[in-house]
Amino acid sequence: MQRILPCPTPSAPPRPLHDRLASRQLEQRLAASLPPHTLMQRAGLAVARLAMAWQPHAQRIVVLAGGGNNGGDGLVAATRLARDWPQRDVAVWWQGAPERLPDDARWAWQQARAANLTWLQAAPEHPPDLVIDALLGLGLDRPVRGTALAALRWLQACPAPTLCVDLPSGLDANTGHWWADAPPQPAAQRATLSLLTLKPGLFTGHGRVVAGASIWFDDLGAEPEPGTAAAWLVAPGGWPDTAALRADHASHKGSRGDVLVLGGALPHAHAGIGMGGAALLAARAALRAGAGRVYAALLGDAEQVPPWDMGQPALMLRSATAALDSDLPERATVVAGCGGGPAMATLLDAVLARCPRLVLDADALNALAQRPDPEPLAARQARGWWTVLTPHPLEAARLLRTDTATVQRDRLAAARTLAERWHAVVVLKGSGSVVAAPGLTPRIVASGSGWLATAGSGDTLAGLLGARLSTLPWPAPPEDLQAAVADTVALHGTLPEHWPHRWPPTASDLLP
Ligand SMILES: NC(=O)C1=CN([C@@H]2O[C@H](COP(=O)(O)OP(=O)(O)OC[C@H]3O[C@@H](n4cnc5c(N)ncnc54)[C@H](OP(=O)(O)O)[C@@H]3O)[C@@H](O)[C@H]2O)[C@@H](O)CC1
Ligand SMILES: Nc1ncnc2c1ncn2[C@@H]1O[C@H](COP(=O)(O)OP(=O)(O)O)[C@@H](O)[C@H]1O
Repeated sequence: MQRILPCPTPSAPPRPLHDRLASRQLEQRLAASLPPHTLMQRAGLAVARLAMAWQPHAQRIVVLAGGGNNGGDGLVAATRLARDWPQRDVAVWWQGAPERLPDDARWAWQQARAANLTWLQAAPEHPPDLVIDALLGLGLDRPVRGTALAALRWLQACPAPTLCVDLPSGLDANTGHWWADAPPQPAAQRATLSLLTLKPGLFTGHGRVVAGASIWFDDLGAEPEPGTAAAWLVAPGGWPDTAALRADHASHKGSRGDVLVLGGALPHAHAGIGMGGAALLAARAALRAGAGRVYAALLGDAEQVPPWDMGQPALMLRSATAALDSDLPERATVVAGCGGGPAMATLLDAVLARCPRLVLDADALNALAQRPDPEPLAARQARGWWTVLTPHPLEAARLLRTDTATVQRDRLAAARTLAERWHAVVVLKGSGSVVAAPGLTPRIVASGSGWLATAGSGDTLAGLLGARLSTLPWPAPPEDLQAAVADTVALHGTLPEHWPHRWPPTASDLLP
């Protein structure tokens, strides 16, 4: 058994995530090679052990078990707890029907009937010391109804520490969609033990909210075959290797990569509304992340451009017109769109045609969404040029001509479709950012938290991506580009953790 989150080894290689179908195929293959019920026995024992390791002082334990194999795992855990920790009071609230039990779960139920367990007919009157949630697992693929919904509501409201078996009940294994009409409640005192495989839904969509602060994994002895993963889980990254940077005595500012941030509409250019700060945030982030020279080109008249950035005088400011009159678009990694406003639409063609290394964010994405033809991006892909799109769910919905709810309903699918349609590496931002690239298995980034939900934190990410791409060896195979982007998103997700205060950071606090 291993702890996945909080991640004990930040530089660990990506882990495979398996969807419902692949998990079931693996389960069948493994079960066929073992004596009957071995897998469920292993699963239940793992649950019981983790429960006692996590909440060693829990005396009154309630196991909420459903009528499928997830409930079977819970029943085995209850049986083991009553047998191996006899001083505990273990009660089972079972939602199954004996005549409809699958084979493994029937065996588990028979064992449990013979054990020293209390059988509850309704929700316990008082919260126990520990709840084991084995109501619904991998099998859930439709809205929760009936008695299961009532039990799920109790579970969501129960203040007791809760250990979820395989998946939190109500969560879709493939997508992280929440299938119950009762809103999912975040809980610090919740943990999940994923069995056999790690599932994508634990790490994106509602997964991080409902799975709790710690996620554990027991493979039960399974070895998935290569090529069966629906996605890869990227561990939270660390700061780029600054020691190597220092040891590179032959480096100079020109060898550390140039970044041009193109955006930040000045009030004159955008109906009296200034958004220059977004471009400065991106540019400061690029500089702090190690880019050798960073230029911020703002949208508006040259005389409106401030002479310097007082917060970061090392930035070189200019107008967008001046930047486009130079060789910067060809030479630098270009981050376009942050705070750009509608004026970005007039620059998009030039940017797509001239910038070999390109990150499109915010208003550049909105401008892109207004044109149905992805041909310029296909041409970029054919030339081996890099295009990275960083939409949040609403921008993704505009690019896909759908709505935000549809994007969020299946974030992996949305990111994959965007990557294929727009011939680009796509970062679908939000909880469990998905990094998809044409023809490659997507990556899900496990870092990040609600502390990033603040205006400007996406601009910071765009700047970090600019810095990362400016030093990535050119040309790079698509796998390397996708990995570099995912690692940068993972690094961005860890930034709030370095903030020393109890109140959340603003976007400009994210970088020291
Ligand atoms: N076999 C083994 O060795 C291993 C099994 N493992 C374990 O098996 C789990 C998967 O088991 P599973 O396939 O039986 O699905 P599961 O999550 O229990 O759901 C089915 C039950 O839920 C019910 N139900 C479904 N939807 C519902 C709804 N919307 N609203 C209400 N009820 C609904 C459904 O009812 P029915 O459709 O029959 O009316 C049925 O009773 C997996 O998560 C892992 O824990 C692993 O540990 C590996 C080893
Ligand atoms: N709840 C959350 N969990 C993890 N990451 C989040 C969360 N909310 C926001 N983020 C991250 O913060 C950033 C916000 O980007 P965006 O919405 O574009 O902000 P802005 O446009 O204001 O800069 C993205 O990287 C996103 O993934």
